[in-house]
Amino acid sequence: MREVSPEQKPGDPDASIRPQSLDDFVGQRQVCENLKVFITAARDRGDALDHVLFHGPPGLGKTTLAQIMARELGVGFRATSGPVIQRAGDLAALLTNLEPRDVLFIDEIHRLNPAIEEVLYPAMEDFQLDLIIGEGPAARSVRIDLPRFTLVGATTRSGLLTTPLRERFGIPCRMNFYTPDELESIVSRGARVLGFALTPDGAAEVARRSRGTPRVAGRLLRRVRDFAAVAGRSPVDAPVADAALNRLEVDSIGLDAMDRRYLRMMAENYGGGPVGVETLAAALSESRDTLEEVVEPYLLQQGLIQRTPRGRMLSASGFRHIGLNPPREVLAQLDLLASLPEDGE
Ligand SMILES: Nc1ncnc2c1ncn2[C@@H]1O[C@H](COP(=O)(O)OP(=O)(O)OP(=O)(O)O)[C@@H](O)[C@H]1O
Ligand SMILES: [Mg+2]
Repeated sequence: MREVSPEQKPGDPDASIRPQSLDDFVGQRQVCENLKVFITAARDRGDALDHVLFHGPPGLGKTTLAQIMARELGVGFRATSGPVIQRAGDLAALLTNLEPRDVLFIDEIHRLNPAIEEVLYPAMEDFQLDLIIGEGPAARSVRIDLPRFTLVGATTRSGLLTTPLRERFGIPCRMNFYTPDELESIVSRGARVLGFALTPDGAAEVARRSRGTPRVAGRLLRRVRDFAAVAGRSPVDAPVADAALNRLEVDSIGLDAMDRRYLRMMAENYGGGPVGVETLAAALSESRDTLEEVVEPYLLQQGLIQRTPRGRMLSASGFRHIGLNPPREVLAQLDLLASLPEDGE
């Protein structure tokens, strides 16, 4: 059993298969190689690493990488999240308790309250905190010097960050979906850590159906292990994994019931689009945020849907994936829209 370090939440089911060093961390090659250089340079200078921003869809390893960075820097790790910091005092308490060069991790940083963001600017730039103490005529402002620290921000929606905040991160890192090969090695390693036998083709099957996402891979791996254990099947090979994943309603390219509901809604109720995200969210009884942050990025990456200036459209392969033939007028419109610039967020 590997050691579980203190910053990991007890009961976090992923904790045991979380990689502990940059060398253990599979994928995100470019991000990791750059970080390795910056971490080594900062450590050799004895200085704090510049502030880092991770952005990308959920479950790709932002929190994991932040923890690894602190470990590789040999410094402390404090974690919080945007919506948790309610008052400037909360942030001040966090910042003043940091040791020099510590990593402060703020998850969901796009959800920081604007008044708190203002406090963060001088802290990030000049390592100073300007606080107003007291109220009314008795109020006075005090300036506190902070240790030099590294802020690591994580967000699923970098488009929602204010420009001044985004610009204060010296090292922006975009996290991408993992390739099936990368996921296969994550899954194989996960099975070893969990202590069950998984054949290479079994690992490939789980990997292919993990939505390009290590968190999904970890979850599917545990469910496959459960099905196989109850069925008394060992080692777990591709047919066993396939049967388990079918029971979980995860299809051949990793789409789940929600993804397929989205695609069918577009095809059957909106003729393939274009349809606005608000309309889709209402029709599916899902929040717009969930669609934009969780559901759509993978469908876009797989080319099943397209974002156009007039809304979302189902692509030809999107229609085919749910067993329909794309109508001719939809194909014509896709060609036309593909030539126009993409809409923003
Ligand atoms: N490169 C990797 N190699 C192996 N396992 C990984 C890797 N990246 C992530 N994981 C696993 O996937 C899980 C999810 O990672 P993590 O919590 O870091 O994602 P996240 O990007 O912070 O997600 P969220 O945006 O939802 O907070 C972790 O438990 C970890 O075990
Ligand atoms: Mg996270």
